[in-house]
Amino acid sequence: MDVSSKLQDVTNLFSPIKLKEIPHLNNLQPLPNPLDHNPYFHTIQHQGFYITLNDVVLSHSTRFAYRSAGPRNNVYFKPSDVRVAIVTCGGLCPGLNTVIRELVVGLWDLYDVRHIFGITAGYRGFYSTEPISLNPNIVRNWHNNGGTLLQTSRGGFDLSKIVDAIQTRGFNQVYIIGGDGTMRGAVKIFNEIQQRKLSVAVVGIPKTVDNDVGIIDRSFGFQTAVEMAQQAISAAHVEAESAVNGIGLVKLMGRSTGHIALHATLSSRDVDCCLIPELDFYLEGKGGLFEFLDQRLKENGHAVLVVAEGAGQDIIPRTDSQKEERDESGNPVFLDVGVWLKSELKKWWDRDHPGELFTVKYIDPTYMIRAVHANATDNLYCTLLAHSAIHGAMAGYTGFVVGPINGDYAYIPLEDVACANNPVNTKDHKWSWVRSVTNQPDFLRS
Ligand SMILES: Nc1ncnc2c1ncn2[C@@H]1O[C@H](COP(=O)(O)OP(=O)(O)O)[C@@H](O)[C@H]1O
Ligand SMILES: O=P(O)(O)OC[C@H]1O[C@](O)(COP(=O)(O)O)[C@@H](O)[C@@H]1O
Ligand SMILES: [Mg+2]
Repeated sequence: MDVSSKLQDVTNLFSPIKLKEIPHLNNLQPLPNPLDHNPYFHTIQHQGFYITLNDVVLSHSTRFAYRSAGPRNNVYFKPSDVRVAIVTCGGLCPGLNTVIRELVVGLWDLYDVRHIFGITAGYRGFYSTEPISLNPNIVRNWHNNGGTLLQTSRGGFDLSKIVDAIQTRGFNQVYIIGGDGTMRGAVKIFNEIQQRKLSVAVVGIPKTVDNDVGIIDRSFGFQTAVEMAQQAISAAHVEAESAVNGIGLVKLMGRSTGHIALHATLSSRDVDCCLIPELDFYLEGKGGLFEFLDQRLKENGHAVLVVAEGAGQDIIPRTDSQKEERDESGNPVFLDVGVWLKSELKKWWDRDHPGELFTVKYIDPTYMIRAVHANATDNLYCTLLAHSAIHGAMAGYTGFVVGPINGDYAYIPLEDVACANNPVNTKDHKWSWVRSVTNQPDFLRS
């Protein structure tokens, strides 16, 4: 590195960190925070309890500061005037019901909010079904259930119908729980609400089992999914080890990111090779997957292969119509990389090792890793997310997403989260760690 680029690096290190401000419903009047008189969550003589404008969270990755999440000195909504809508959109994720439960119980117990409604079946529910009234008694045990008891769906995003419904039903706090697609929709809803000059707080709570939402540390439910994936990997290992030249092949969720596959591989230690969408691989020839597996079978007699569902999509042959296929939200529909790999592995073995015993056991746990209730860590995370969201909305903030950054909860502009993705960084030490655990090659063609 030359002197000037070294200087540049040092300058970058000390360059002023800018604050990412989030919109505020300034036209509303400040009121004392009802938490002052809350018998349980009370704050009397607790100096420093309330978050002030000096409290920020620094992000190393974006090099921005964000407003700290938590209760403020003032609220900008009179509790009796608050009308809440809660909606869940997109695919399932462990912890959805916990977030809903904690929103309802938190709004009710902390801020005395009594008009809380669930929008059913995703964005389309705003205009196609009646909202359901929620209270702590109804949601009491929801955290013990997988999925979302409000139901969810893909597609059905009709901006004007959604905002019309928010307006006509008088909702003034809208909590939107969803992934990258949902957040892009939430930005449009927020902009339209601003355009119509409505005093409505729009709050995003990031959800995705794939962990593909950027800026935040990780998304809720992800750790539960990694834990569930262990059962599939362990079964694949047992099957592979008990066969002559046995291969256990496990496909895990991860549309555009390989976080689940990566973390499941690292925690399992039974995995010989992990394939993710962020890294190309090839099958035949020097340095290819078959050569690697051949070697591993010679050394160990078996091998376990974990593949993220979005991996290898460029090399699986497909028809033009398959290339165009999209789900209702516009996400590409993938071909089954596991089925394809299994068939290619068999062809390879029959060709190169005719007459020798060989077994591939393919395990695809699909929805089993996400259609479960959250584990303890994710449940706690969901609670903190919900409470942080409530405090932010009551404090008059809008157009924000709540999430942890370096472990501290922050309010991040909705728009920033909607356009930030979170691919696996294959240049950092975590991926090197995967390679050192599996000893797999980089699949770089020389
Ligand atoms: N660019 C977009 N603009 C508006 N709405 C969107 C956009 N992308 C997705 N949506 C809507 O967000 C919801 C969830 O999106 P989806 O991609 O299925 O799941 P996720 O939010 O979990 O990524 C769907 O109702 C979909 O129509
Ligand atoms: O529920 P569907 O429509 O079958 O979608 C399955 C997809 O959902 C995911 O769990 C991700 O969902 P989100 O984008 O909604 O977070 C992927 O891992 C998987 O490919
Ligand atoms: Mg998504």
